[in-house]
Amino acid sequence: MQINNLSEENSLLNQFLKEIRNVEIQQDSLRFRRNIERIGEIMAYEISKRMTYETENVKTQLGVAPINLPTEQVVLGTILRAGLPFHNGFLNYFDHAENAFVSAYRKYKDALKFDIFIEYIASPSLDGKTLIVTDPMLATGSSMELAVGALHTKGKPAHIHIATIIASQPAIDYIQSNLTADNITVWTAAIDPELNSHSYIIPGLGDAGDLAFGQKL
Ligand SMILES: O=P(O)(O)OC[C@H]1O[C@H](OP(=O)(O)OP(=O)(O)O)[C@H](O)[C@@H]1O
Ligand SMILES: O=c1cc[nH]c(=O)[nH]1
Ligand SMILES: [Mg+2]
Repeated sequence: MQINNLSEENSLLNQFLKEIRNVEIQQDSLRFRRNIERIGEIMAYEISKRMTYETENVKTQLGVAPINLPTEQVVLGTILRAGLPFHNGFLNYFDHAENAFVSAYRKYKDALKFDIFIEYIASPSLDGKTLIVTDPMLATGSSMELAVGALHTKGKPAHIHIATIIASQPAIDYIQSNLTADNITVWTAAIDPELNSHSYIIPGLGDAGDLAFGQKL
């Protein structure tokens, strides 16, 4: 499995990453959502460079210009809630894509232990398509593993891109051991070293869903 960590190369993405991590700036939820969306736009562009292309001719007012265009049929899948602004960023660029939505939430048994529940899935057929599953946080990696499993009930994609913003190193290890198909590529903007006892990413950014949409009961 190939892991692409975009912060290994310096780019403007680091400015947006700084703002979603910063404990003061991140309190502006409009800016938080927009920064997540902007990172989605950048990541969509990076992923597009790895796709297959075919040359088409475009008729201008004065002649014909050849242009290479992506041929892959893209489905953008996201994990509710925190995935929504990230998904939107991808959709701004892959504007012809189909869309899939999966719900996943942590149901706490006590202060530390939780199970992850998937209750909702809305997806087109994925057979032969390029599936990009977006979620800004890969903490333990379990929500992503379950979401990819749930999406597999809707067909067999030709390729799966897992796109995240902050992944923990334990989540990267977990995904590598539990999603072993050879057609999966991971994209992240940062890999943080560890999780705390509540399985939050350290240093991470806090709770992405709450910062984007407010606290839930
Ligand atoms: O890798 P994991 O340990 O599974 O954790 C990551 C999950 O946690 C967050 O969602 P959360 O459960 O907070 O739901 P929310 O988006 O509704 O806030 C995040 O968006 C991931 O889906
Ligand atoms: O660090 C984490 C872990 C799970 N969900 C988040 O939003 N952040
Ligand atoms: Mg949350």
